[in-house]
Amino acid sequence: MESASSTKNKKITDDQLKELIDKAMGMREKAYCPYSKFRVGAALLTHNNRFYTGCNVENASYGLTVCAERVAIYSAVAGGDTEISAMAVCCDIKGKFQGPCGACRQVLVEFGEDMTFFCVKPDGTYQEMVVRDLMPMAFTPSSLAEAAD
Ligand SMILES: O=c1ccn([C@H]2C[C@H](O)[C@@H](CO)O2)c(=O)[nH]1
Ligand SMILES: [Zn+2]
Repeated sequence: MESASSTKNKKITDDQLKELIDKAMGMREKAYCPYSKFRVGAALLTHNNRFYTGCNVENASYGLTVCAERVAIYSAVAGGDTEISAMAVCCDIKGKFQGPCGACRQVLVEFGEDMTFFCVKPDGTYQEMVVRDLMPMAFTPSSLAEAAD
């Protein structure tokens, strides 16, 4: 199987962006976060125009927590879709925009360094980024091809 990040990104329409942001904001309500009380919702759009969503899921064994971003990505993969155009993430923040955690950045680059990433505030305002800029000098599938003999 070819790695997902070798495919070129696809631009999303204004209507799709609106839907993506609405879904991310809605998913925040589904967060299971009794420990941190920090709700995060994510939505992504695939090249074949399917949406997948996720929320953070915590656990009494804290380290087992999975972020909203990864839940959405793993759901897309399980649905047979690995070509992701864009992701929107909405979390409980009042102040400045917050980017995804390091673990999620690593998972994001696996599925496309040129994927568009929208950080969304609860009021619906957003900041647009590109995954490549979130993860400079990333270790990607192509890094494995650079392995020494
Ligand atoms: O990008 C992020 C950062 C944090 N969280 C979750 C993990 C945990 O449940 C809570 C606090 O870290 O927020 C996410 O879902 N995405
Ligand atoms: Zn994360």
